[in-house]
Amino acid sequence: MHLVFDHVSFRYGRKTPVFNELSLRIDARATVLLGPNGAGKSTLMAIAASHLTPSRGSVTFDGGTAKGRHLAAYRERVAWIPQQITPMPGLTVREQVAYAGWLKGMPKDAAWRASEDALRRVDLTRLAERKSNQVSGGQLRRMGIAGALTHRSELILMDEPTAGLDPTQRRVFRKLVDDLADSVQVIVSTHQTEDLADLYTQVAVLSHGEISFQGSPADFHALAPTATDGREQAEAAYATLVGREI
Ligand SMILES: Nc1ncnc2c1ncn2[C@@H]1O[C@H](COP(=O)(O)OP(=O)(O)OP(=O)(O)O)[C@@H](O)[C@H]1O
Repeated sequence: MHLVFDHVSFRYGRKTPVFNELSLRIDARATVLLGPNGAGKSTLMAIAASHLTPSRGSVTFDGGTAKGRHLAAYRERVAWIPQQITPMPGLTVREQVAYAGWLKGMPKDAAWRASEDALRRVDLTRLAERKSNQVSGGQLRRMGIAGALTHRSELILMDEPTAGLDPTQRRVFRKLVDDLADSVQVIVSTHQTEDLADLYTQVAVLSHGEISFQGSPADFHALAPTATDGREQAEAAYATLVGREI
């Protein structure tokens, strides 16, 4: 499966362009999209989710375009977990998860049935009957992932899923991404090199709206000065690419 950005240009209103003819192909099971604040990660994820439309160029998933009459089919396959998940007033966690499946065209009872397994996979079963506006930020993001699993997305885009989480929750998330990558393609954006962990098979670095690196974690680490290792190595490689922006 591959997600392709082909000469994508985008700007917010009349502001300076965020992307000017950006091209990128992502076909690894688990990819981390690294970049400093303001590099354009969220914008790129929102374009991949077809939530934002490029002014020029195209986005395709396995050849299917995110445009016109193909849009609904594209959205069935590609799920987006934005930084802020909005709880729906009055709905329980399970209802909101099932609703996500229904929104993507599943029959109500099938979505309801699938939501049970999805909640189990993200370890939220015990909170299934709680109102979705009464759970934590990390739990909300897991609920968003459960929604994506309910309708069997093939690609899950997660925008800064570990932002604002404590170290324990961050570990829970990395484990979750690791498990997910066995069955779906995953792209995670972050500005934290510690999120690189060993579970990603591809690294892409976005800097000033351009891809400054794409390759394996080993190639990425090799950018670091030779004296560094472990987590420091990822940080040093990142610093080499984006310099003082960290
Ligand atoms: N709604 C918006 N209207 C105008 N400009 C925006 C909007 N959202 C983002 N931008 C600008 O677009 C650029 C890219 O922002 P984006 O949020 O995609 O970056 P990011 O890499 O996700 O940053 P962060 O790590 O801080 O979330 C920034 O210069 C930002 O100021």
